[in-house]
Formats: sequence, structure tokens, C-alpha cells
Amino acid sequence: MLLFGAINKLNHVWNNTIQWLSDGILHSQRILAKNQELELTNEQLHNLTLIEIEKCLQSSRRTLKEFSSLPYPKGYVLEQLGNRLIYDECNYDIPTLKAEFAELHALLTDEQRKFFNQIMTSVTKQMGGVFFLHGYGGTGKTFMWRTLASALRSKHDIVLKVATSGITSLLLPGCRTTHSKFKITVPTLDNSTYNIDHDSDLNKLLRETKLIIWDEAPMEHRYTFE
Ligand SMILES: Nc1ncnc2c1ncn2[C@@H]1O[C@H](COP(=O)(O)OP(=O)(O)OP(=O)(O)O)[C@@H](O)[C@H]1O
Repeated sequence: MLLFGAINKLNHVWNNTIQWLSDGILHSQRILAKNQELELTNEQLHNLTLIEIEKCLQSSRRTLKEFSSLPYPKGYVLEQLGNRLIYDECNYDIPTLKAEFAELHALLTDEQRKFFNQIMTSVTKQMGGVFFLHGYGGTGKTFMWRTLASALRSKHDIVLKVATSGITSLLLPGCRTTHSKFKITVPTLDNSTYNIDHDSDLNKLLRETKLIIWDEAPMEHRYTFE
């Protein structure tokens, strides 16, 4: 409504809807902080709600600063909010994921189950490793990734899903292209490095990540892996 200028008395609407607008903020902050006992004051809740609105506006290159009758989130809350990338990757509906995992896991074929167990063992024991899963179209690769992702995400673990092409990225929920996610330089040369700052949110996200699922990996130039 803000984007389309559909509200006249912004302040009035804000004051009368804040309790609904802020619904769920505490829940998502508890997930982000990995602390189910976390409590927030009303002021913090209001600020976090404003940050959510600001985030929506910024995705359309707009900002709350354009709306003088609405408060603007305070800086200290912005700092407290933490890493937005990690927040976004943790902000999943856990009961839905658990149900999805139970459904998919029960359907795995013996071959899929073997791969699933192998990859899950490597992740849970933090052994590291690279697994290359290939097969003809329709043999269940995407099905496997969905099972792995729901297994880990339902335990609050971070799984990044990336794909080489934009088309493929649309097939996997929450998926991004590798170039967008990892800031891979274009063109990618033999001496290129990922454009990720040491102290950046993305760096912290990658260090927290348990599994990266890279769809259509053979379509990528070998320099992007190296
Ligand atoms: N174990 C399974 N039980 C039931 N259905 C399955 C199973 N494995 C795969 N499928 C189904 O088979 C269809 C094809 O699987 P999927 O899309 O995962 O294949 P794919 O290998 O990723 O194909 P492509 O390479 O074309 O992307 C999907 O509808 C998927 O839900």
C-alpha cells in the first residue's frame, strides 16, 4: 500500500495496525538468536516491524524516509538485528519442513537413501566433502535435494541452494544463481576470487552454512569452483 500511495492517514493506520504488523517478529527473532527465551520490549518490536517494512520498500528502491508521518527505525535496533542473510536462511516454517521431510524421506528409493545417508553423515559429523550426483532427467536429483534441504533446515541448519542458470534456480525453493549468491566475478578467470569481504554478512553466512546444493554444476566453468 505504501508503494502505491494507497494510504492517506499513514500515522493513524500505523498506530492501529502495529499489533498485527508485528505479529511473528518475536518468533523470527528467537529463531535468529537461537534463543527461545528471548523477550523484546514493545519499542524493539515496533522498530523491528519498521525494519521489515523498510526491507520491503528497499527491494523496490524506496524507503520509509519518504514517509515523514511514519517513524524510521532507530540505528541501535538495526545493529541488533544481526545478519540479515543468516536471518533469511533460518526463517523457515519448521513444522512444514518437518512434514515435508517425513513425506519425502519415506519415498526415497534405496539408491537415493544411500546417497542421502552418505551426505547427511558427512554434514552432521562435519567431515566436509564434495558430492557429485548425476543422472538422466527425471531420475530424482531435485527430489534428493529437497529431502536433504528439508532434513537440515527443519533442524535450523543452514542450507544454501544455488544453480548455474536463472531458469534452474526457479525450480528449487529459495534458490539463487551462483553468480548472485557468491558474487562471482564476470568474466571468471583463472586468477579470479569470489568478491566476498572477510567481515561481510555473506562471509558469516557461508561459515554458518552446513550444506551447499549447487544444481547444474557441470554447466559452470571450472574456474568458478577453483
Ligand atoms: N523416490 C521418489 N518417490 C516418488 N517420486 C519421486 C521419487 N524420486 C523422484 N520422484 C519424482 O519424479 C519426478 C522427477 O524427479 P526430479 O524432478 O527430482 O528429477 P531430476 O533428476 O531432478 O530431473 P531433471 O534432471 O530433469 O531436473 C518428480 O515428480 C519427483 O517428485
